[in-house]
Amino acid sequence: MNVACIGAGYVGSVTAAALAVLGHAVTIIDIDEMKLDNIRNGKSPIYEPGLEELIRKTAGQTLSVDTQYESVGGADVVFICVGTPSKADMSADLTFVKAAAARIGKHLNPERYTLIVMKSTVPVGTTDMVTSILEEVSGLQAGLQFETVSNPEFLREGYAVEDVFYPDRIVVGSESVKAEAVMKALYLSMLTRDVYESLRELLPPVPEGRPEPVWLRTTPTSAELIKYASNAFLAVKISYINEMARLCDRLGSDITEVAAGMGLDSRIGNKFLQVSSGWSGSCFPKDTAELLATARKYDCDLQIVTAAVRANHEMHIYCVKKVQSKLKSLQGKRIGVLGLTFKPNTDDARKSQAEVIIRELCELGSHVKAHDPHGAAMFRSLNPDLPVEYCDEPERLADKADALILLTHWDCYLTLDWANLIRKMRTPYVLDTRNALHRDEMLSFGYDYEGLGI
Ligand SMILES: NC(=O)c1ccc[n+]([C@@H]2O[C@H](COP(=O)([O-])OP(=O)(O)OC[C@H]3O[C@@H](n4cnc5c(N)ncnc54)[C@H](O)[C@@H]3O)[C@@H](O)[C@H]2O)c1
Ligand SMILES: O=c1ccn([C@@H]2O[C@H](COP(=O)(O)OP(=O)(O)O[C@H]3O[C@H](CO)[C@@H](O)[C@H](O)[C@H]3O)[C@@H](O)[C@H]2O)c(=O)[nH]1
Repeated sequence: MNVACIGAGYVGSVTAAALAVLGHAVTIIDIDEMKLDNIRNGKSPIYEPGLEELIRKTAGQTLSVDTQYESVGGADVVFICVGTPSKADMSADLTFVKAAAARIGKHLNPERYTLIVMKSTVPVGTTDMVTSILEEVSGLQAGLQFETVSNPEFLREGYAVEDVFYPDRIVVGSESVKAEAVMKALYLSMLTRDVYESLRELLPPVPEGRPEPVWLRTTPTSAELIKYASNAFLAVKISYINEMARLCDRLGSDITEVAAGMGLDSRIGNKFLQVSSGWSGSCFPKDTAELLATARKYDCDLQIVTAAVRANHEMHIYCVKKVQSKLKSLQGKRIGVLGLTFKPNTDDARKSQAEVIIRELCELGSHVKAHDPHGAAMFRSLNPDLPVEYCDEPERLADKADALILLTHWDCYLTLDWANLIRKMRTPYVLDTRNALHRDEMLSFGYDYEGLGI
């Protein structure tokens, strides 16, 4: 099929590259020339494991780029994958979606049927709003020359390639039988995995225990809400385990054992029970905020999501307080922060926990040095006001440090030469917010080591 993908970010570039590998003729359209130049040259516009290989294989063949939306006219399917960040009032900002819809509308071809797919995470009713924009701009009638569907994306950064080829479910929000049939044809290879064997070199292996995806057709509004309800549920789950970790700190019990015991109940499951300084990133914070904004608009009080958001902020601050109580005061203290991205294996530093935690440390008078293997540049550009000393080598953070805080459990931090690093520190305190280092080993090296809830 001919596919146009609007947006070359974390969702658009992976979706487009995956479809191109599966043999569709895909054009990525973005307003960011630099991202398109990268793709044109076979390079990934973002740091995402496995993506560059897909782009290198397809660039100039089944994968092309465009800034002008010309390819919309020849497309069977057009994906909208632009950003939906938070506005000042914390509801979703649909500026990019509306702009993309207006430009698609200008290029819709009256001679053919085009399916416009809403992949961005958007509030309930947005797919219908896009239909209206398309009708107004193109002068065409929805249901005849074009239709829209909601098809939310559930990929995780760092595992995006795996998640796109092996999704748990494909949700298609549409009342139209024709639109559903087009979507099924487009996703056929992902549903059956029929050609995966021939692409073995490029594709990640089937994740253990992940069966072929479930195809779920719903109304557009249900599809839109499934996305927000899923993200908020996962956020609640993490807030819950983090709250239990705080209780374990008081009780002197071990959250690792508690989480393992809980996770053995198949109704609970063992995923998303990993303790942290709080969930963060480019999705959970904005999506929980938008869900609450929607609920407010409809006069509905979502107490659990509200509590999860509040508990999450408190978890960030709890980590700072742990360091503060250990060092007595943070005034003038030298703190090293390991990890600026919201989780490992991504360069995405949008709304990462590091932002809140470092800001608080600085406000309390600390001098902060920080390192991240892939996310320092983005973190720095998003937080130009933070007086952080960025280091290229993580070892430099230990120089005369009063404390090291492990925020993101990148592999390179787990394999640091911890036995020798301690000699550089002024006081050997380590707060491991992911419980990712070996406690007994750290204690044997002489560290004053703390995790969360252990
Ligand atoms: N990042 C994730 O892990 C993830 C996962 C699932 C869903 N989502 C959702 O998908 C959407 C995209 O997220 P993302 O992280 O890929 O965003 P992103 O910011 O990484 O990428 C968006 C891209 O859209 C481009 N763009 C903006 N306006 C445009 C326009 N008018 N025409 C063409 N291009 C335009 C931007 O230049 C940018 O490259 C959001 O709604 C997000 O909530 C994200
Ligand atoms: O047990 C856990 C799991 C995650 N996290 C944190 O939670 C945040 C989000 O993690 P994750 O969900 O892995 O990352 P995302 O890439 O933001 O993916 C989420 O957000 C995407 C965008 O909407 C969705 O598509 C995905 O399904 C959803 O998992 C990060 O700060 C993680 O460190 C924890 O603290 N403990």
